[in-house]
Amino acid sequence: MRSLGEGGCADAGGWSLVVPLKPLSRAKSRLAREAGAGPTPGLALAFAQDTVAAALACPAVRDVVVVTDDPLAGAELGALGARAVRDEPGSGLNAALAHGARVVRQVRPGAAVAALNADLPALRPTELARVLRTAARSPRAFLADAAGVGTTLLCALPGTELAPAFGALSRARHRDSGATEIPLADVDSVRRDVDTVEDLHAALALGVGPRTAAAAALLAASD
Ligand SMILES: Nc1nc2c(ncn2[C@@H]2O[C@H](COP(=O)(O)OP(=O)(O)OP(=O)(O)O)[C@@H](O)[C@H]2O)c(=O)[nH]1
Ligand SMILES: C=C(OP(=O)(O)O)C(=O)O
Repeated sequence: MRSLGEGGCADAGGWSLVVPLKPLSRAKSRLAREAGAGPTPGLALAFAQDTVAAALACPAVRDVVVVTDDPLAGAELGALGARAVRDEPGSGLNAALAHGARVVRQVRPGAAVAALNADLPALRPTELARVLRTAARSPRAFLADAAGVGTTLLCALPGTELAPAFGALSRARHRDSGATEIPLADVDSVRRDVDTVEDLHAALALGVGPRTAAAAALLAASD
């Protein structure tokens, strides 16, 4: 039985991660515009696959629920071992995350749940484990993104609502909502989300998963 590690909680079953993914045809629009490559569904899927594969390889993670309306993404991430659940149409990112957390807790009311961005292609299981161990010391905790304005991970122990407030300036929004900011250094792979070409170069410098490496090479070749 996997445990939550130090600062554990009633349910020592490990963390259930909720990963949101909008339809691939609409994903990573900022990156696509900058790259002048048009929609980049293959890159968005590769990011999500490498993120989910690394999360499932983390010993502190019990399971991953992907909330998506995209059938291809659902199938591909399901093939990695995630559970795919449909989005509530037109609900938006935070509603999707709250929906995923409800799905988890309908089955396991004592679950520790965490929202994880789907665009962390350099994610290291060891760094994610360190962040989750620290998160378990607070009822609700979050990790700021590399830019220092957003959020890549929001965690809630059993009995605590996830209350996601992702979106613009979400670091401040999560802090203002009472969540504890996780101050860890040397967990760059958990902070490195990819929304722009510059972000992608930074992730490549960290070292990305195999699917992102292949998709990024294709993008570079099309330049
Ligand atoms: N399931 C679900 N996921 C969403 C929704 N809106 C955004 N997301 C996901 O939440 C994360 C952050 O969303 P955004 O920054 O808006 O989208 P993005 O594809 O990362 O980037 P842009 O298109 O450049 O904004 C991404 O993983 C999205 O796929 C939604 O309504 N439902
Ligand atoms: C949704 C967020 O990030 P981004 O828009 O960069 O994906 C966020 O940081 O809350």
